Amino acid sequence: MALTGKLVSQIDIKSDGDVFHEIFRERPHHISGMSPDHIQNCDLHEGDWGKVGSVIYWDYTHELIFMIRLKIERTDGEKKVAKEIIEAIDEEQKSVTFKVIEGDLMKVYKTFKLRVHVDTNGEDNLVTWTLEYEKLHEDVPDPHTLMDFCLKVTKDIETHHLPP
Ligand SMILES: CC[C@@H](C)C[C@@H](CC)C(C)C
Repeated sequence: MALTGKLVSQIDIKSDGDVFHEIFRERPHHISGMSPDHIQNCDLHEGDWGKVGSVIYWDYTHELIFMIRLKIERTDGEKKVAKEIIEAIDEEQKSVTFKVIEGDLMKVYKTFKLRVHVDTNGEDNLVTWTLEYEKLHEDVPDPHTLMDFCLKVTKDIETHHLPP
């Protein structure tokens, strides 16, 4: 059973791909205003916004959905924190890579990276989320609920930028 894993999900957004990339690159602290149910806060702890090596700190709410005896259980959102280093920014590729260094994810994963990438083709803006991780032990689940979380935040950011 491999302890390392990788999840990739893609989602089309109708809002501007350059703006979407710029939010994750330069102003992740604006996301809480667009997706308040999921992201409550994002502070800059070290460095400058939009710079590789800067350290940001997220307060987020992540519901856990799990099955008990074939019944879907849904916890209300649990308050979670994540401290991340901006590991890479690729302006050409319009991608940003976040490496989690502290917080709830580090209780069950040895390493955890999130990469958000936007491909713009004409009107189409394809967002690709890549989650790469190493579990601390083998009964740690693959982070499907966190991937759903990233996709929900993506849709909230899209909605925020679409005409009312
Ligand atoms: C670690 C879970 C959240 C805080 C990740 C954020 C992107 C790196 C969120 C805005 C999807």
